[in-house]
Amino acid sequence: MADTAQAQELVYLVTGGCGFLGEHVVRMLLQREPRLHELRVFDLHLGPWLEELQTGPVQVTAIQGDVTQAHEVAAAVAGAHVVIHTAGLVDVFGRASSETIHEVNVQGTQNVIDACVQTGTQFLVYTSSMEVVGPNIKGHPFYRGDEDTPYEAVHKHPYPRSKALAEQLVLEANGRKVRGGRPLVTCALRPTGIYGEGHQIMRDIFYQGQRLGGRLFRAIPASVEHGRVYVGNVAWMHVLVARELQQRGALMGGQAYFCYDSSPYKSYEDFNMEILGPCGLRLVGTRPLLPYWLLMFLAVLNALLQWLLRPLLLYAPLLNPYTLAMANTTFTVSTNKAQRHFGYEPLFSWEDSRTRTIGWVRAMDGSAP
Ligand SMILES: NC(=O)c1ccc[n+]([C@@H]2O[C@H](COP(=O)([O-])OP(=O)(O)OC[C@H]3O[C@@H](n4cnc5c(N)ncnc54)[C@H](O)[C@@H]3O)[C@@H](O)[C@H]2O)c1
Ligand SMILES: C[C@@H](CO)CCC[C@@H](C)[C@H]1CC[C@H]2[C@@H]3[C@H](O)C=C4C[C@@H](O)CC[C@]4(C)[C@H]3CC[C@]12C
Repeated sequence: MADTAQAQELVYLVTGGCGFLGEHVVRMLLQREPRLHELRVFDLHLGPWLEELQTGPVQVTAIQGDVTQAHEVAAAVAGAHVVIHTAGLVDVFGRASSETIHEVNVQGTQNVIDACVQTGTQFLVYTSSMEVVGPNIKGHPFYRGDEDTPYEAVHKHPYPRSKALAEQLVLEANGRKVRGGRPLVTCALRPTGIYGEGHQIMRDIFYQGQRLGGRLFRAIPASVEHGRVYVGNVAWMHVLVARELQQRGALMGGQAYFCYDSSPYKSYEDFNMEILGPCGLRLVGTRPLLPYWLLMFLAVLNALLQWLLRPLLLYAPLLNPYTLAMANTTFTVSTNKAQRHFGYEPLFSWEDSRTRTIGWVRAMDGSAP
């Protein structure tokens, strides 16, 4: 818990604070932000675990609300010094309509910016995504790139398009005068694929492997590198950025930073096996068992089935043309911008990150739905 010897005066708001990343940000703030007086956790769905946080020295205020409702956002933001906006609709599987994704990710972000301006909140950290850059639909590799690497960003899918628009809104709002006359200071963090305790897709793949008798079948060439970053390090980066933005606004305001750590560069499937292997799963094949054209055929078939079945049920498998293209396109980051600008070093080594995630997966063993 926070060191109570320091003055506890700050009020933070975390939107989406009950999500996978949001929960880690909330817990990290309570452990590593000694100046915290009140922590507001805003989410559409509040988690029962918030109850156990009420006993510490920081006042934790749970707010059930919707970022698409401007008045709810303004009420939650009023009086906060810092907003960490992680709430978002993360959907690359066709569960939600493109209108809903836009409404939550773009209009929701605009509402957060407007609320900061109206109520006088000066610091805003936005959880963006690697997908504001790529991979693009042309399959161009982004190999160990940084924030300045030229890349043809082409956003056709609603989710990356919404994240790119929202990031642009946040970065362009830097410098706007908030109530009281001070400038708004904003920045954006761009995680690559986050993994760690609570990661829904890792959970789904683990259960899928168990149903298949402890096996997964290779579908992606081992040579395709996919960027991954541990959730604890992403959360730590949010805490640090929020703190340093208050001191180094001139340097950091309006900037975007990739989230990175020492997680190894591997294909999506080989990386998952670093975690799922010690949990009893095996990846069958050294090369993809099916040719790419057949996988693409299956992905298109899934998309067609999704469309046909929509009036009756929601069919949203992992494999669709967009996820197949993502998994098949190299996208990895190598940068030290966060270290240069605000002294970021990962809090968790790769060994720690892996051990923690393995522990979480093992605890699920036997509880498959
Ligand atoms: N998971 C990843 O690999 C990844 C990678 C890069 C960026 N991101 C970004 O990180 C953020 C968090 O993602 P996550 O993986 O934790 O997803 P998540 O779905 O676990 O968390 C999102 C949270 O936002 C909340 N939310 C959704 N709509 C809302 C609304 N209308 N009003 C209020 N709250 C709402 C959800 O209830 C949920 O608790 C998102 O902005 C996402 O785009 C995620
Ligand atoms: C073809 C399958 C055979 O095993 C593998 C499909 C894997 C896909 C489901 C995932 C491959 C890449 C993932 C995405 C990536 O890690 C980055 C993301 C950015 C973030 O903002 C949201 C999550 C995601 C889109 C993530 C989703 C799952 C993949 C597409």
